[in-house]
Amino acid sequence: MTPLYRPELRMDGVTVTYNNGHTALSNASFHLCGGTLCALIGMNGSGKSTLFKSILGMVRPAAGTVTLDNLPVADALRKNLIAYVPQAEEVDWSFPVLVRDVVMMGRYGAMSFLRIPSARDKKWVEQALHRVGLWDLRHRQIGELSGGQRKRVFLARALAQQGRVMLLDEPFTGVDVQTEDILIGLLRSLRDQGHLILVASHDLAGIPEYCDRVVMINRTVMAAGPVDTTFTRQNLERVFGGALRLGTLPEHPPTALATTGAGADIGTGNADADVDIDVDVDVDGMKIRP
Ligand SMILES: Nc1ncnc2c1ncn2[C@@H]1O[C@H](COP(=O)(O)OP(=O)(O)OP(=O)(O)O)[C@@H](O)[C@H]1O
Repeated sequence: MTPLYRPELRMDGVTVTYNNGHTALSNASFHLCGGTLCALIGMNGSGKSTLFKSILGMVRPAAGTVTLDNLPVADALRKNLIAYVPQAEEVDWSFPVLVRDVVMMGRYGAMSFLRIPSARDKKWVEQALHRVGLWDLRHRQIGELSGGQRKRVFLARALAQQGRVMLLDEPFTGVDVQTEDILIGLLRSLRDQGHLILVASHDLAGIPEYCDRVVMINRTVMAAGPVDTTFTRQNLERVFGGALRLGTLPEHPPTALATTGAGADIGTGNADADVDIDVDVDVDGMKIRP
């Protein structure tokens, strides 16, 4: 049997400064391999979207590199290896386009400039729509969908793209529990097929259940590693900065912060980043106050 291809994503010392002089990420580093479902967590404004944008080539780092399989990430983007599911706010839902056509956009990178879908493109789109349960709504305008259905359209677009790395920005915001379960089930099965899934999320409560690893950021990568050793009270306090009531999370500092093993992640950078705390998360068993 052919071994699964497992992409290897590496961010090394990335600093991003926007035109207004604001440094949103400073010396951020981590390393992730395929077959992983990883949460990217941090407060509002901590740099999660900026980190995604630097992987997607949408911002140019002032320093540092992002590579996939040891090649500059631009190569991987040209080969459509990286799929992106944006935050709902980034999409113009009034744009007159059908669900099916949005999902077909995932195939554009594989088409010629005339963008005439092949039978294979149509097959991927059909499969993706079935996988997210939107086949029956394929002829609907995207503006006529519910919040949960909207999330699923963009997940279907990413599935149709057949990218091996998938970046999802807040995929569970505003979706009901049933939709969240469907999305998590899908992400798990992609992980099991060797994909690398990185999910930016504010929803800390679900992370220990559905993720293998976590990258915690606050203008830099403050901690990264397996969930059971990294998603700890101490690290959450360092990253979120406020008073935490975290139920049964492990007390002791994770060794993963200081050590790396095969396929392990490396968290580095400024732990003293000065960030405006504008988050007030209140989720089952956890309360985080600035
Ligand atoms: N285009 C931009 N120009 C200037 N500053 C920006 C720009 N985009 C983001 N920022 C700033 O960079 C910081 C990081 O923003 P980013 O969107 O990456 O955070 P985030 O963690 O994704 O936040 P949220 O959880 O609210 O989505 C913020 O202080 C933000 O105001």
